[in-house]
Amino acid sequence: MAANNQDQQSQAGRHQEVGHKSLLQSDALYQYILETSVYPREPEAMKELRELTAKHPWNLMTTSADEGQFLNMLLKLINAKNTMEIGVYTGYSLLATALALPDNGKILAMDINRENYELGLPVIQKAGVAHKIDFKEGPAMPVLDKLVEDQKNHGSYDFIFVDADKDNYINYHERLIKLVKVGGLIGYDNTLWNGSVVAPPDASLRKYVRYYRDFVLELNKALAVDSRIEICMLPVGDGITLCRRIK
Ligand SMILES: C[S@@+](CC[C@H](N)C(=O)[O-])C[C@H]1O[C@@H](n2cnc3c(N)ncnc32)[C@H](O)[C@@H]1O
Repeated sequence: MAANNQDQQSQAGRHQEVGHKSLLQSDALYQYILETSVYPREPEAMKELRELTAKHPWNLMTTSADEGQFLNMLLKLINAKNTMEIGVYTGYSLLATALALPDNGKILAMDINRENYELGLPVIQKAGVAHKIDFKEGPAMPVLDKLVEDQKNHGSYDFIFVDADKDNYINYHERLIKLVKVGGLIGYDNTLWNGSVVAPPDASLRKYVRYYRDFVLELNKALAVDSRIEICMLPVGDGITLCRRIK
């Protein structure tokens, strides 16, 4: 047990050094996944957006290509039509979603920063999927509160992807659980938070990693005991927890 703990702690330490967002044990293995099954199948528009985003100073925020592929497949598997995304940045996960939805599919996309969204928008437009997106600039919470006020929005979303301010996920959850349909999915991103969820208290974490860590830990605990959902935490990207509403 102690050895296991030590292992976990040293692994958490090691991941602080890893530049990419994968939680896998070796860079080579992650590269293998990307080169063997992700990049060869990545739609041209997603490749263009990924390369454009790589030049942006905040590029570490972007959803990884393997997670984009996962989201795209998941949305097709559940036949998603009406979706929501909180946290757009330049739009990589948004494009993965838009490409997966049918032509009359919808994405309510929210971000406090329009400029970054507009950086990726020409690529999304060129891909012919911009008409599926309703982008709202500003904090997500007031938009969610407004949606919740109107009973007709309850249970109307097939899929909701949350990739924004981690200190609010737990507050978003109480709103989103009403908005997602029974049988629908909410995906919370970064639930392994750079591996820091198992870092020892004295670990030297980057400031923002340390700040959000406790919120992520609190969310993970809350989701694990929430009887309204079934959950599955996947070590894809920085960790994504899928919540399937069951009541
Ligand atoms: C990790 S990035 C999103 C990455 C994006 N999903 C992608 O595929 O590139 C987080 C985003 O959340 C946005 N954000 C932060 N606080 C927010 C809030 N209160 N409401 C909406 N968006 C917010 C940030 O502006 C940032 O663009």
